[in-house]
Amino acid sequence: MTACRIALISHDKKKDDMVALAREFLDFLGRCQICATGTTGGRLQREVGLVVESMLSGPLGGDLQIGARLAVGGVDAVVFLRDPMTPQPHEPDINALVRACDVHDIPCATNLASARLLLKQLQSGG
Ligand SMILES: O=C(CO)COP(=O)(O)O
Repeated sequence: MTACRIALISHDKKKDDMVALAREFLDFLGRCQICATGTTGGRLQREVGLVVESMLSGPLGGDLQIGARLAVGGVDAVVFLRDPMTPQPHEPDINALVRACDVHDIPCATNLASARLLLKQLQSGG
């Protein structure tokens, strides 16, 4: 049974953190339905062994695809490890996704510490 529908997204300098986070929560995430932006999803599949529905890469519209799914009720939680130190060419798409989370009241963790809190809560059934 699917525990939760979770979107996993990470900027390049945060991808190692995302892989480590996914390993840490592998038992739980393995029971979830996971979607991810393209490059993040590829690494999670290859390096962690998670089954992931990979969307387009973020700069090519992946954030928007996830935002669109979320807007129609298809995502329960988002872990989006953003890189606050590097300008992103698709900043408007990133803002649109985070805004969609706020509009639809979907939990969105944008750093490792909050991601751990969110995943712990979800895995305990909350
Ligand atoms: O850019 C991203 C999110 O804004 C992430 O996209 P990738 O996972 O394809 O690198």
